[in-house]
Amino acid sequence: MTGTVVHEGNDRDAGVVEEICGYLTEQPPQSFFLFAGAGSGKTRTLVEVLRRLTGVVPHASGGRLANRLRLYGRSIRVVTYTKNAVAVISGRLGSNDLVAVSTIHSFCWELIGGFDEDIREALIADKAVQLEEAKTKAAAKVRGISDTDRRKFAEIEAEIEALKGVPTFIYHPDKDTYGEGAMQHGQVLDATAWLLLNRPTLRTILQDRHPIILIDESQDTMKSVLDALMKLAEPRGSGLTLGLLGDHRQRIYMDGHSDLPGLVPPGWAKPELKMNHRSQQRVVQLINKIWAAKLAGRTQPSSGIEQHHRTEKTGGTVRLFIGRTSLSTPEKRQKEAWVALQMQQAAQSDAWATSAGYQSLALEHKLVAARGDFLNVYTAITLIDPNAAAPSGRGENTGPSVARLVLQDLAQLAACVAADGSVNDFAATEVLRRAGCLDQLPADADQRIARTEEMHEALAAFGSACVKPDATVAEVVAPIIKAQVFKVDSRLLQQFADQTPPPAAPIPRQETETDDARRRRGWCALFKAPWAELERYRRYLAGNSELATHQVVKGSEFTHVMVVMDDDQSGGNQISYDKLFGATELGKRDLDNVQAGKETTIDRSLRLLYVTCSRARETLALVLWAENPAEALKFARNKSDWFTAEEIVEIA
Ligand SMILES: Nc1ncnc2c1ncn2[C@@H]1O[C@H](COP(=O)(O)OP(=O)(O)OP(=O)(O)O)[C@@H](O)[C@H]1O
Repeated sequence: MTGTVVHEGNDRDAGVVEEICGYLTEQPPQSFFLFAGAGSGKTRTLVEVLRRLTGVVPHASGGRLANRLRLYGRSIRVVTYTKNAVAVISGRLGSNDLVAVSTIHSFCWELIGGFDEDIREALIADKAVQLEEAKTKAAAKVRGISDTDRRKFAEIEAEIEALKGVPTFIYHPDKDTYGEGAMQHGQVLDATAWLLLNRPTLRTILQDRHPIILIDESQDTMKSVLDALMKLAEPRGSGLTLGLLGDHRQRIYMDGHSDLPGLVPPGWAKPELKMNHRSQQRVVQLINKIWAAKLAGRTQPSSGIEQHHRTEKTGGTVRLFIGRTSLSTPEKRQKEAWVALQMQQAAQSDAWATSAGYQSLALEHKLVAARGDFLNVYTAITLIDPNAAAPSGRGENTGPSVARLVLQDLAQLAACVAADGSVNDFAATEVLRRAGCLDQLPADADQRIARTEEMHEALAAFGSACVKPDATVAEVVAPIIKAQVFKVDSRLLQQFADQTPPPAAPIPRQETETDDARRRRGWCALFKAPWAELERYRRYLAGNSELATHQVVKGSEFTHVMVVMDDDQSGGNQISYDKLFGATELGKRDLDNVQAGKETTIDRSLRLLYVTCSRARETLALVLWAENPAEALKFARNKSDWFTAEEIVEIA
């Protein structure tokens, strides 16, 4: 085609911004799906497109679009995965009233907040589906419907009844919401999807406010919302144009669609970013090979573009270390320190000489919890609320709202306690004042003094309990609850007052349990857990620990990375690096899934490996603790072309 400029080298992707501007300013505009691999500079591309479409950078058709948007009081909506990404994009764009950037949660709540009747209907419809599914599943059991199943049905029916009585729904995208009508994050997303599909008025409102919606990290965006928006964007000219940015190779949350590229309607444009600006050549080469690998048990297509490294980034060091998973945790830690030493020599980089010099990535939250010494608390919180127990990847998880007292309020109070257990009264009073605990002090002087005394005594007892070695969570919270120092969630109070022993855990794969029973086990475990674990758990939850899981590092980059792969301690069977490296056979479920063309352990593990490896700028150490090291070594040496012979090291 005449006039087409072919870019080479580092400028290979230079035409993509203009290409996307073209799709969005055509009449009618065209939706698109941007294949943007790891380190390809998605954010930069997005911002440059927005600057042209809103007249910040002079652009003929962009300027016309900006005028139209302004004339009708509309704006382009950008939906990002994290609050941090909102800040980055807004910061780079500067003040721009033609673009509204938000997380998907804010976006959804802006749309549906206040429409209480509609929300109620959506939530009830969702519960009705849940109930129907539970009944169908139970009816299909060989032994028929059990008592536990019936209790589960009753639980859902009670939830439906409760919803009918809620007058107003409340929600805050950035923090947990409490009390009657409080909605969970997932509920807001599901309700929005349902309403977009079932309420034409909402569709009209959306199209009228935001005729163009651009979604970053679309591979992990909740599929219900994505499906609803994709439906609204069809056919071309419907009034809504979508732009999906993302990398299906980096899909790690189950919320997203399993094969987004395969679902993109044929009429959509599919621009591509081919560069990897982040990593050295050797790392880019490795991730290309990993993605292209033809492996037994792989069902996901290897669709996607091979990436190019920047012309000046021709180095990089990669090593694969393989050892026995039967070693103890301390032995493994010791060997991992040895691995770092090998990396120091191989890469000639002293960054590997101290643990602060490189980022360690562990596979599972449970593994991190075991290594970080907060497994009891983590396990308990997982039972209380499986969806809120681990860092979210959005970097803003504060744990289940129901456990706020122990996870947040008491953390602040604990910071006022000295090593000898004495409490800094001034700092503690400030904590109580901020939390509103002093608002309700009696007006009567004598009563006021008595109440202050009571709180003071509770704080003193809390301080001494805090520093007692081996103190349990129950021992530390007892004086605080007794004196009602903080306003505490009624569910926590009820669980604390309940003296009955926890129900027995169900036998895996044979028994189910009700949510109530699971939560009760969680609370009992939490009250029994060591108080000292809580602080370590909180740090991890907030993303401030030097240990991170493979999942939460999505979007980040580090100069030196050590990826620790250890199925044995990971718990759960969603991921298996042993299977990926041929060290254990595929299970029956995997073979069935292969037959059915469904996602397998190999697919999930491959994507996770892709994400972790692509975080490294310069050097990358992969440590595989294998069940069968000999097989894993054979795979690495003979059956895959991922590593050269000198890059594969056996851990003796
Ligand atoms: N055009 C460019 N020229 C030079 N460096 C760039 C360019 N685009 C991005 N970079 C740099 O490359 C690195 C990766 O960019 P960025 O994190 O935006 O990629 P990404 O597409 O979001 O990656 P991922 O999906 O892996 O998180 C960053 O350090 C960024 O500063």
